Amino acid sequence: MRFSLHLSILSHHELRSKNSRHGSMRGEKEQEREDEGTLRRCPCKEQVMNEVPLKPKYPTDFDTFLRNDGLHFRQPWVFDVQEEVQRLKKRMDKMADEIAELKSLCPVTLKSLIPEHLLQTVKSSSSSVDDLLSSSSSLLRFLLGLPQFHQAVSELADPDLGCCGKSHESSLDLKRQGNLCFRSRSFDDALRFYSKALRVARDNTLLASLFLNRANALHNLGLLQESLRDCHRALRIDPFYSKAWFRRGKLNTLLGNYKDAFRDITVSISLESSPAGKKQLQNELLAIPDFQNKQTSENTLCYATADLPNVQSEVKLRCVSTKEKGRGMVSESDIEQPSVIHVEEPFCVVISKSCRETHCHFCLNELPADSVPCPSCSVPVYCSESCQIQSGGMLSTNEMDKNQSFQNLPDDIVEHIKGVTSAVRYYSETECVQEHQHECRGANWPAVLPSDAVLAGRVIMKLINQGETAMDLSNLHEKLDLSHSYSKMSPENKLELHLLSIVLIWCLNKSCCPDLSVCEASVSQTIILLSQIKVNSMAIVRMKSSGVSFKCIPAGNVSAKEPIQSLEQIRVGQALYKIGSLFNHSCKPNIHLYFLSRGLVMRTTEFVPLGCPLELSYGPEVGKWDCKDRIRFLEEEYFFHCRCCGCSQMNISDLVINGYCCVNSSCTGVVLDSSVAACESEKLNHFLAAPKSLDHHFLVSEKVYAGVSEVASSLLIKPSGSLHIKADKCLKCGSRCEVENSHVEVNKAWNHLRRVEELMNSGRANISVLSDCLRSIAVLRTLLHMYNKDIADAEDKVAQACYLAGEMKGAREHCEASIKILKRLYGDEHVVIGNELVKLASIQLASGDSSGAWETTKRLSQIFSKYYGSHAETLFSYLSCLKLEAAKAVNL
Ligand SMILES: C[S@@+](CC[C@H](N)C(=O)[O-])C[C@H]1O[C@@H](n2cnc3c(N)ncnc32)[C@H](O)[C@@H]1O
Repeated sequence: MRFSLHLSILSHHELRSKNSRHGSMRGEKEQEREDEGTLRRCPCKEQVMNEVPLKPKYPTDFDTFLRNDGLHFRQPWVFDVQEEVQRLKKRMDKMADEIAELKSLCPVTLKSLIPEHLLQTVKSSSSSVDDLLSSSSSLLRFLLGLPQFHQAVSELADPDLGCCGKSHESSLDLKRQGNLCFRSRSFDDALRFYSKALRVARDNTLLASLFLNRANALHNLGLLQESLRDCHRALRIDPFYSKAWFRRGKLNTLLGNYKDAFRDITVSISLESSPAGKKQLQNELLAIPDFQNKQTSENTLCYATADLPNVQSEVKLRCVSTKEKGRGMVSESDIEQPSVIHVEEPFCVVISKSCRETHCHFCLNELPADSVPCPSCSVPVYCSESCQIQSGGMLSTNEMDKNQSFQNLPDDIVEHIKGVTSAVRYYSETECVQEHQHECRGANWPAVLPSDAVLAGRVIMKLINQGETAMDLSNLHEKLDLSHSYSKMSPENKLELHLLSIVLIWCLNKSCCPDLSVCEASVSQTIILLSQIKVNSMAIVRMKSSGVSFKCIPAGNVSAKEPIQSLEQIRVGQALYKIGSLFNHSCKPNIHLYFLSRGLVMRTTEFVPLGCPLELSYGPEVGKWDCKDRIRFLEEEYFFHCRCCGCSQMNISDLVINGYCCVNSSCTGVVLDSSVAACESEKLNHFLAAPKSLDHHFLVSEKVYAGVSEVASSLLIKPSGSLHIKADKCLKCGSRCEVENSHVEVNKAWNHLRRVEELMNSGRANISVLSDCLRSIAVLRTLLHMYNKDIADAEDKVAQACYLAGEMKGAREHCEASIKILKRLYGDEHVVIGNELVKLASIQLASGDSSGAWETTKRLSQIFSKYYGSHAETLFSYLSCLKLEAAKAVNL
């Protein structure tokens, strides 16, 4: 599909620029009043203001200023700012109320209006075509006759009530506040206000000045590339913006792009009207060193994104049909090394609601300081023009005839102007997806409906735009060919999907696609689509490291304020991958997936022989939870009973992860509570009842013995050959143990540990609380099995407390104790162990154990490269930092 170029005519702004070009001082003065960072008439003087630090007469930290009662700062604008902030706050509160009201109308209220017989029809519907058509038709007919339904959905689809429209007044308000902060040299706050103003600004004049103001704030914050990109944006909208050319010239000089700097300032001189200003600019030009020998670096305009890797040619996959899991992927050859087996761009993506302000709405990477807004609505923000076009298909620009406008300048300068101000190249280098365009009409529904529904809306509109589906969506499910579990869903879920489908189809019809039929066919197909999204969509995640310091902290120093370096997973979006959806789940997966921008990468993590299923984890894994918890999770979230090897064969991790220790202190056996015992017993019986093609007693004992001889494994096999798993009895020596009593004591110990955690979080950890921690750990160790995961978690908390109290030896020992248990549960090479080693390495560095840190870093790098290959350092920026610090410490 071709995208449309958004060409705009600069009416008012063009006039101002022309005035300035022909030397009208009036035009310049008007801009002075409006633009911060371009406060001085001559652009050269602006630099003087920026570079000579002003002694502030009032607090430069905007937050402190806002907290102040204002009595000491009687400049008139102080009260202006407070008023503005209050006004804005009120407006935002009102918006939040409106959204809450809309949410409450839809669909909770609607539910209560549906008569009982209709509720029953919907809740008992199966996924057969006739059944769904009939339930959809009845519900649709009922809702269409209901005034409350019309009220709710019309508010969702009405652009005039939208919370995402542009507002010139708000933009001016925000700009003014940005200017105040800029003047008080609070550049961070100025940056924030300008970015907010850009999101709601509608007209090009304002946009260009906001981009330049933000460029000035970024320049002052030392973010030169970002500042350069903003100058470029201002110039793309207004090629006659003398100050933007000047700022670009300054930045290019600083960045060593002297040739560009020379040309930029030359253009700026040609646009400058006053002789004094021209003279100063000419001096600037002369000050550019050696400009003829240096070239421009155009790639500074692009925001770096990682390309998807290639799959090795020898890797061949096949989709097969399986008895228990439906379709699934298998390997068609031996895959010897951990390697990339599949990469894929998503069919559709939607950003997580919690990341709307922090991540690019297209590629889902963290936003840079110079994020760009959608030109038509105030919701999405992008990291670059390329993402903006791919998502919305538009760019704010001005493709005027520059040959005509700059005819007095030499050809190479005109070419330079064209190069800088043209938007064409962004379009040519970008494949257009336009997944946001249909939401871009100022309507509320994408903000109010859950992510599943917004994703479904994107799928429907993509297929319609590609001409792949009819307007009644009758062939929708064939197009995607994904599995679903509608029939297994709870009655409540079925009702929810019906309501959501009707609301979504209605909103799409009213807000962007009037040809889409609101009928039983489209509704029933959307119900199936939503059920497919439930079991096939993937959460796109990013790993984030918390804690940044690798400083040495002297023993006993209680001033370590930052937590230990550790990793946290953030869910940044939700996506559908058509091939990726064919991979089944295993709690003992042999493939690992991660994301580069929106792209999916799958790697094997072990040798995979020909014909072997390739399976990933949908979340639960052996080592993370016990078998019953994994099974419950998968049934609740994905509506299937797991048939993977991790859930059908005995394994040590499932026996000990929640196990208690034997009352007999010389016995290393494990005692299970009734729920774990029931699940493990069923697993065992299932296994024993299986056809005896192999010596499965041998298999059981081998699995159970494997690597953990001290666990009660041997006693699972009685001399007679019968196997028993009973609750409250040691599996090794048969001693009875009151698990219920132990459970009470364990809870008390955890309450202590939680209190310590609270103290830690409030920065009050000290050496005396550590003894409390140690007592709690001792209780856990006497009651729980030595490989119970609770002990690992408690050890981890104690390590953190020791670290914050400056007790580095303790921190290291407890961290190691935690890792030792996790290795038993997950296996030595699991990525979770890599994550834990990050903590250990940072403790070792902080305590000055450089050779230990170096060894740990080597170990964790090996694990990460198995899971992430060469992308490990791209995905975990701290990894190279950690390696560098560790290498420095051992003088490598
Ligand atoms: C993302 S799809 C995987 C592909 C699917 N098997 C198909 O035929 O299209 C997820 C569905 O596959 C099935 N599935 C995946 N892993 C399974 C497992 N370990 N045990 C049983 N069923 C499984 C379930 O029906 C689940 O809802």
